[in-house]
Amino acid sequence: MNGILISLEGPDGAGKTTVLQRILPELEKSRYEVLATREPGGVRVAEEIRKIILSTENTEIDSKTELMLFAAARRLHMQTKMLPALAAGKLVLVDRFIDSSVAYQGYGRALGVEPVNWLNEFATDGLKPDLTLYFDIDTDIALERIMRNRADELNRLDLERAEMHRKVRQGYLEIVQHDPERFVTIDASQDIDTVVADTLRAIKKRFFL
Ligand SMILES: Nc1ncnc2c1ncn2[C@@H]1O[C@H](COP(=O)(O)OP(=O)(O)O)[C@@H](O)[C@H]1O
Ligand SMILES: Cc1cn([C@H]2C[C@H](O)[C@@H](COP(=O)(O)OP(=O)(O)O)O2)c(=O)[nH]c1=O
Repeated sequence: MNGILISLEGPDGAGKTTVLQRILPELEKSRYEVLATREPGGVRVAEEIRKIILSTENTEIDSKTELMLFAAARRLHMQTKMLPALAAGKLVLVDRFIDSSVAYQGYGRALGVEPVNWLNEFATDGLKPDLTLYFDIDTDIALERIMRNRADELNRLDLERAEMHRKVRQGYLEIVQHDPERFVTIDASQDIDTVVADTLRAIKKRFFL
């Protein structure tokens, strides 16, 4: 496997999806063929699982069920899309990956880090990103962005109480602290042009693009 795997992580509303779209044209100028994808989803059946997980109607999904649905979607997406792209030498950018489960289900849902790490390992056979960009933002600013800009498309997790979102951010901060080599923290509260520039700089520096 000689491609590069970069994951984008952070609380809802941090700006990951917006930044990803903005950096793609620049990365496509590099020597790498680029694949941008997302979790949960990225391939047909995983997108079906995504709909089940995120539907605001599915209130009976408990935390453990939710964790395992994310893991199932992750494995399928990895096996059928990410690994072939990495084997072909591509630069793969994934909007959320293993750390989202640790932050949201491990910390946010309080299932604990250990079972989530174990399930991640089982689902991915231990695949880890070469670099993880963590978009850090104050919970209130992130929630305000979502309410201001995306209020008409809120999903089941967006609707969780602010308390859960605070735990998610705290979780991310702890995850980053435990694995400083893999992570670069981006200050996502800055204006979008600055966030995009910081992100590109971090990627180019790490991989000499
Ligand atoms: N740096 C920024 N400053 C202000 N608003 C932003 C910034 N980045 C993204 N947004 C807006 O905030 C909302 C959430 O961004 P999004 O990219 O969907 O975040 P995420 O994918 O991390 O949940 C979007 O409406 C987007 O236009
Ligand atoms: C991949 C993954 C996502 N999630 C959550 C994070 C988001 O709230 C939601 C995905 O919805 P999405 O709309 O893609 O959120 P965002 O634009 O913020 O990335 O699923 C988990 O709780 N666990 C996971 O393992």
